[in-house]
This record gives sequence, structure tokens and C-alpha cells, in this order.
Amino acid sequence: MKEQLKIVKIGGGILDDPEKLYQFVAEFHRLPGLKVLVHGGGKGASTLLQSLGIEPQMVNGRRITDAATLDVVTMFYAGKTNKLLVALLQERGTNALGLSGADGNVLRATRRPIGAVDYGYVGDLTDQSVNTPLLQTLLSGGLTPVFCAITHDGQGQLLNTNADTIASVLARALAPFYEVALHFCFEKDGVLADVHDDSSVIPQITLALFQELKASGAIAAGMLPKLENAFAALDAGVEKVIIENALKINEPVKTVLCQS
Ligand SMILES: Nc1ncnc2c1ncn2[C@@H]1O[C@H](COP(=O)(O)OP(=O)(O)O)[C@@H](O)[C@H]1O
Ligand SMILES: CC(=O)N[C@@H](CCC(=O)OP(=O)(O)O)C(=O)O
Repeated sequence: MKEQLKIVKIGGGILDDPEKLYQFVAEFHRLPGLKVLVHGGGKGASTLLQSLGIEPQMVNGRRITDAATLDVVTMFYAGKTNKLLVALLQERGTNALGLSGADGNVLRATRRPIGAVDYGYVGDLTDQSVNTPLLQTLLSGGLTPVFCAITHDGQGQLLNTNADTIASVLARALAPFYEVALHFCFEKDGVLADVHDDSSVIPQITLALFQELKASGAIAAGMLPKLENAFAALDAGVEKVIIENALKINEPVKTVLCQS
């Protein structure tokens, strides 16, 4: 029997609000068993970039990352955000270890080739990108890895990688070794049938229903890459994929993804 592992991803909406972040950390600490945390922080990074006179540019939910933007997001994600989360988890008694992809070569990416769009210093991952033996060692040693959205290419170049993608790739790469549950957590209670009605949570979503809701426009914006990453993980053998409220991870309200 494989041991259970929870991979939890939180995004900018929660990280930006100190009270919500504090509550989330308490809930995450309460989750039993082995766990990994992946955090974004895109919203706060955009605010910081603007305050520095750099206009944020997003295409299809991905940030165009020039050299100046890479400097800022590295400081913000791998520095302030990652270290604050680790400190808050340590305060609770979870022995967290903050990681960028370069640390222990835990996530090696490839710079996205220039196509119709030049994304700059953005890294793409494959299932082979993950140093799974290192993660197994850390988990069996009682540590909780905390990943930020910064990866590297093995040639000295840091890269910016979408945090939903990092969570999905980690889940896929670790699925042969653990019974993985992948939790995408944000500020809504799950995938909503009507984005303006917080009570319209869809308890179970199939790929067919996702395509329908996408075509009708009911699922839009940041939810699209999240669900695409979520279905990719389910397809690759991840046991369970859940979309839920970061403050309610120990409660039953949520959207569970199913193959059919
Ligand atoms: N059907 C939907 N259900 C829930 N959220 C939706 C839906 N369609 C669009 N959204 C929007 O997607 C956002 C989540 O995506 P995003 O902001 O990228 O999350 P995060 O930064 O947490 O990764 C929600 O805050 C919501 O405004
Ligand atoms: C390449 C790319 O788009 N990187 C993301 C990484 C952070 C992220 O994913 O943050 P959220 O999860 O809070 O959206 C960005 O810089 O916005």
C-alpha cells in the first residue's frame, strides 16, 4: 500500500491577505499525513512590479517575464513569500523547508521556446523535471517542502513557472510512489456554475462538463489553466484532484474532479 501524500497549492488571493494566510496556515498544519505546499503570489507580484514602474504583462494566464521582472518575482516569490510561509508554518510546529527549483535541483525546467509570444524567462516542466528521490528523502525525514514559482534550467538561469503547473507536475511525478491527492486552493468554495454566485459549487466535474462550461463562458480567466492542469494530473494517474477554498481544506465543501 502506498502512503498518502497531499499536495496543496495556494494562489495570490490568499497570500495577499495576512488574515486569510494566517488562517490557511492553521488549516494546513491540521492536515494529517505527508504534505507538500506550492504557492504562487502572482497578484502581489503584479502590485509590486507596478509600484516599481514595471507594467505587468500576462498572456493566457502566464506572465511575460523580462530580466527586470524576473529579478522582482525571484525576490518576491523565492524570498519574501516563501520565507514568510515557512516561518508561519514553523510557528505552528510544521517543519517546513522552503525550496525554489534550483535548491537540490528539485525542479529543472526548460526555457519556453519563442513562438507566437516571447514569454522571456519562463520555464516549462515535464514529469522528468522533478528530483523525486530528494523529495522522498525530505518527506520521510518529517519535512514539509514549500515550493515557490521559481525554477532553474541547470545552466545558471532562474526561470518563472506558473505555480498551478508546478503543483500538477509534482503530483504526476510523485504518483508512482505515493497515493497523491492534489488540492488547488483559492478563495472560492470550488468550481462555480455561476461565478457570481458563491453557493453554486459543482460537487463533481468531468472533463465533458468542464468543456461545456468553458464553451459557455461559465469558467473563465485563472480558472482555465487551473482546470487544465488539474485534468492533466488526473489523466496521469494522480489519485484525487480537488478544487476548494483554502480556508476550508478540512471541510467537505469542494469540487472533486472525475474522469467520466
Ligand atoms: N466558474 C468559476 N468558478 C470559480 N472561479 C472562477 C470561475 N470562473 C472564473 N473564476 C475566477 O478564477 C479565479 C481563480 O483563478 P486565479 O485568480 O488564477 O487563482 P489563483 O491565483 O488562486 O491561482 C477566481 O478568483 C474567480 O474569480
Ligand atoms: C510564468 C508565470 O505566469 N508565473 C506566475 C507564477 C506565480 C503564480 O503562478 O501565482 P498564482 O498562483 O498566485 O497565480 C506569475 O509570475 O504570475
